[in-house]
Amino acid sequence: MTKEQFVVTATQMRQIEARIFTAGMPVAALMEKVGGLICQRLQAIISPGKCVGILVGPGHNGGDALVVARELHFRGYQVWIYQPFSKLKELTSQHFQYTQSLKIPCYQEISQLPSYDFLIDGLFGFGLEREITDSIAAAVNYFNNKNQPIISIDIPSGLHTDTGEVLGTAIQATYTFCLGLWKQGLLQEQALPYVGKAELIDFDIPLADIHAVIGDIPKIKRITQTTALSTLPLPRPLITHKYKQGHLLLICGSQRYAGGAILTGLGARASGVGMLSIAVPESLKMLLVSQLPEALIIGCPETETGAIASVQLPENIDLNSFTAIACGPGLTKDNISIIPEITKCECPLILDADALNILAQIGTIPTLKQRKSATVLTPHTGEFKRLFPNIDHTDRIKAIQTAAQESGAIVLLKGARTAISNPQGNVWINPESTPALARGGSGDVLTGLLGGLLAQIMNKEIFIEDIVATAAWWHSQAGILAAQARTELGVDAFTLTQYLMPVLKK
Ligand SMILES: NC(=O)C1=CN([C@@H]2O[C@H](COP(=O)(O)OP(=O)(O)OC[C@H]3O[C@@H](n4cnc5c(N)ncnc54)[C@H](O)[C@@H]3O)[C@@H](O)[C@H]2O)[C@@H](O)CC1
Ligand SMILES: Nc1ncnc2c1ncn2[C@@H]1O[C@H](COP(=O)(O)OP(=O)(O)O)[C@@H](O)[C@H]1O
Ligand SMILES: [K+]
Repeated sequence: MTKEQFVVTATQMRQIEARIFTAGMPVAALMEKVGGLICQRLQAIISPGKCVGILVGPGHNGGDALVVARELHFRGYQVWIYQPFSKLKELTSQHFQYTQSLKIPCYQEISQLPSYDFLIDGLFGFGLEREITDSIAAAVNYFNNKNQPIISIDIPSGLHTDTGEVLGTAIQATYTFCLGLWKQGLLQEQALPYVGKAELIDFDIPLADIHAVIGDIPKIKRITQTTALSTLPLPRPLITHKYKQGHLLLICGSQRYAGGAILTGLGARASGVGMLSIAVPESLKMLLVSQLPEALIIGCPETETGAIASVQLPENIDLNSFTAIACGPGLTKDNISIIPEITKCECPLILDADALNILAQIGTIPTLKQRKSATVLTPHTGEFKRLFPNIDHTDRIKAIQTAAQESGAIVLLKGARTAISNPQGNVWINPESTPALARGGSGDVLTGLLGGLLAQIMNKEIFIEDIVATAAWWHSQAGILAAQARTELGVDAFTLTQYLMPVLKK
């Protein structure tokens, strides 16, 4: 595993840090090293001579900031310090004293502060233990309103290190330099407006210390390009045939939502799945054939309202003929009987969109535990709340862990920071995406893509959860690539499907 994959809580980081110090690394030496690394990165961002304000807190986050202040001062930047605290930790206090002997200007009142080009936020790191209040809260709000770039050390001050919640108020950073290991809070959706562009400053924490604290197999992992690409493209033997490369059945679409079926089909197409079958209401059959000529389109009997009345498969085929089934996009809730039928299948099953809404309506979540094969639920926040009304979703990571455990399913919670949990509580977080994807139909593309990938992994030594994570990564990378080429406004769901292949070619 690479350092980029690990995710830690404040408690775990403290334990890892304690091991390093106990082993003999002097605290001051580590702070010096970290400060130096931060400084190197800053010099790449801030041109020489610029004016840099440094916000210094009472703990070691403030200590880091003071090392940075001293180094930038010697490198020719115009530096000032804002340090409003009466009591500093010992090491922080020593660094502060030295900056004062260097005559670096220091202020305690925001009304006295000079102007600046950049701000370094070293108020609080993972030691924040309660809400920011009073004059410090006022200062944080003052700096946020200045609209000058802010670089946060470790985590934007005011964010809860684990949940990403705002404790009182928080710095809205332009960049966050996370120290050593990714803090869980930075990967939580609610932290997003505060984090800016986040990067990891690796200060060489020994792997043995990380594993000693978080275990051999970490509970929470960040999805990276390396992990995703390790399962992509799915390797194909030279001698094979279409049915050996997976057979996916999509059950989707209605007269009301015909496009959902097409988009799901196009997502599946990009996965390279060997054989694609799509069950749609009979009246949609020709439309689907014209859009996806390679797929076997199964026209099903319809309800009066144009939804699938029952999944009628061709002769000699039943639900167990497929290596994966994905059901839901564009389905409508007109025929709820379809879901209990489908969940009986013995292959991996993805339930999305209206399949989830039906599941919530008929209360069949507990029955999923009896399924012989994996179930993947892919709700967005609204669907999640309907499915699991009793789960508090303030901490999305905890929420999906509970949901996965309760349902026995793999739960992929969609959003700006899509997160996945399996029933054992192992979590994968997709750390990069684009709001360009917040658009009707882009979830349908994900369902098709995921279905196609899942269908192909039988007899391969790939865990289902890893391929679910890969699908989330691939989908959002396609969105990012499409947004780069076409702006954030140019990523309609059909266009998104066109950018899936280029992600892999890149
Ligand atoms: N993880 C590591 O191994 C390293 C951590 N370092 C830095 O150390 C930081 C953690 O240092 P600390 O544990 O000293 O914690 P912090 O610097 O985050 O802050 C803790 C201090 O703030 C006070 N405090 C907490 N909440 C407050 C509030 N709402 N209002 C006012 N005061 C409040 C506490 O009483 C304590 O004095 C990291 O974030 C990082 O910047 C680096 O120095 C080097 C290596
Ligand atoms: N703000 C955002 N940033 C990044 N990705 C987003 C954002 N909002 C939505 N997405 C992604 O877009 C997709 C939307 O899916 P969904 O809500 O099911 O839409 P639909 O049902 O219209 O297809 C999901 O993959 C989700 O993760
Ligand atoms: K900070």
